[in-house]
Amino acid sequence: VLGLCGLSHEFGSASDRERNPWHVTVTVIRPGQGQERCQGSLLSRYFVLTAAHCFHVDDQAPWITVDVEPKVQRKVSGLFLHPQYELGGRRHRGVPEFYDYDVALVQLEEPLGPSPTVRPLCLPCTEGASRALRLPPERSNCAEHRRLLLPEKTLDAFFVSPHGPSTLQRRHVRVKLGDQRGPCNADALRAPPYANVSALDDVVTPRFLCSGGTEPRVDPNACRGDSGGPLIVTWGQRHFQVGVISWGVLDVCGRPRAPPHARDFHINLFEVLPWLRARLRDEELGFL
Ligand SMILES: CO[C@H]1CCN(Cc2c(C)cc(C)c3[nH]ccc23)[C@H](CO)C1
Repeated sequence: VLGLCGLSHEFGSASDRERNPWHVTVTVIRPGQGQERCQGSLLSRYFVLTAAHCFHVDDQAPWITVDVEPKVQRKVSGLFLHPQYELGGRRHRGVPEFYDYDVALVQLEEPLGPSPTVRPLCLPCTEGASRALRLPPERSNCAEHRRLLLPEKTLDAFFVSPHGPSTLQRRHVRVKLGDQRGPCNADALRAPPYANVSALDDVVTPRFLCSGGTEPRVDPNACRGDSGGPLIVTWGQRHFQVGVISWGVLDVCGRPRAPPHARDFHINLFEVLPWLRARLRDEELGFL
């Protein structure tokens, strides 16, 4: 077994990798078509979770590499996009890009970790997450994980942005749940490409978590290059992945003050568990 998920070294002199040992970068180099870069997270020895929109439907595993540490590049043996992901699926409804189910699993050729700089994040609804939450057997179930990690009220979380070739910066955001969920979701239609969309439900589905904006404090925004990275909740000394960075209303990267309607949308992992369970079945994660 992989040992302890979601454990990181937080002491002062810890390196960025020791603080975020699950963080990976996924690169797709399409022959003759340039390259694409996304972020991702290590969930087990063989699997990385990222966003489906980082790939094209005809991308091949040999075109993909996973950078675990600056000089450690790993080959990929498999690519699994969520079966319900279809970027062009709602064009007929005026939605040029539809990000529902925007998640993908990348399988590594060789297993990874664990080491002080390579370790998986805790995936909710697994035995490892129950241990990390220190739950007694009678409370070791998926509903309890969701109640603890994703309560229906504004939630402190963070994502990680690569800041230069070998530095990772944590960006603390608040996921707007409960009564702040509606106003956060509503700003989705402020995205210029969604100007002609008639119903909010055509763009924002139950799979999304919403962050960003300026209330109760200014949240940093995810850049396009942050796509696929994990949205992380901390419980004690352990870290849990609750979302995958999918899309944002405005590409405000680097701009100092984003407008209040600059929101970011993340795929809620509790909403794609059947797919995760099926694909990660042989990874000994002990799904509940
Ligand atoms: C259909 O277009 C709308 C949705 C996609 N947005 C692009 C985008 C993606 C793809 C991913 C992440 C992480 C982003 N963070 C900020 C913008 C942004 C554009 C705006 O640029 C608006």
